[in-house]
Amino acid sequence: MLKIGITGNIGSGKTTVSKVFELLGVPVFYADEQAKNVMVRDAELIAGIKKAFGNDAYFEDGTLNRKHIAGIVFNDDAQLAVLNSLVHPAVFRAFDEWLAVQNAPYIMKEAALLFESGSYKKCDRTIMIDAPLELRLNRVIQRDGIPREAAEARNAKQFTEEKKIAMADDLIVNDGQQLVIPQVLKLHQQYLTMAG
Ligand SMILES: CC(C)(COP(=O)(O)OP(=O)(O)OC[C@H]1O[C@@H](n2cnc3c(N)ncnc32)[C@H](O)[C@@H]1O)[C@@H](O)C(=O)NCCC(=O)NCCS
Ligand SMILES: Nc1ncnc2c1ncn2[C@@H]1O[C@H](COP(=O)(O)OP(=O)(O)OP(=O)(O)O)[C@@H](O)[C@H]1O
Repeated sequence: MLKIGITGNIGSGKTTVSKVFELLGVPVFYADEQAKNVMVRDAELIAGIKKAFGNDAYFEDGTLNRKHIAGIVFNDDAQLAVLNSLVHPAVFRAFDEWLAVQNAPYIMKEAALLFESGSYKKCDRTIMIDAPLELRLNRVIQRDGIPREAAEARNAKQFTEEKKIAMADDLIVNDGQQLVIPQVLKLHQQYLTMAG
């Protein structure tokens, strides 16, 4: 089964574009969403997060205190590295389990940190979603109601767009000008042909 990794920096439209592939029948693993899942389900991981970020990392009902953790890690590279080293292996395991039960010509893995985490190495091809910084920041500010500085801080923790474009095999431009669906259809045909 062909494995396609799809990524893009914050607010690029990874999730939106991946939903279009899903409409075409392509199974999509959403790594960012799965990270949220394992962080409230995996007992060993929960213990590790509490040890690293304090009991305040979780509310009393067991839900994740995202603001608390975000406030720490996006202002401290060493703490972000700790969080990544705890969460990413658990997400990789969840992906392997998911992959084992898929049955389709090709599947996709949607991940913000596809290149940073090294998980692109397990993909046959990769797609980068590109959009201008201002547009990406505005999308995130609107979607999440966060201050511009918070969106900028996260963006700064990711590889640059230029670097990711150079690393990716394929490109989708989601700049609000070029139509996205024709770009998706073209790649979909290409991947179906590759998958045989
Ligand atoms: C810090 C947390 C709790 C903040 O939660 P919040 O709901 O505010 O953000 P959410 O998870 O929806 O992420 C939104 C966007 O922030 C950026 N982002 C998230 N985690 C990271 C990270 N570790 N490094 C750089 N950017 C990140 C991405 O662009 C992502 O798409 C959460 O992002 C988290 O647990 N991150 C660590 C796990 C992870 O690396 N997830 C992303 C890839 S698997
Ligand atoms: N082509 C588009 N036209 C209009 N709105 C869009 C378009 N693409 C994305 N958006 C909007 O921009 C916001 C960010 O998109 P999306 O959540 O898909 O990005 P993402 O790359 O997954 O973001 P993040 O890295 O923060 O998880 C969403 O509110 C989405 O609806």
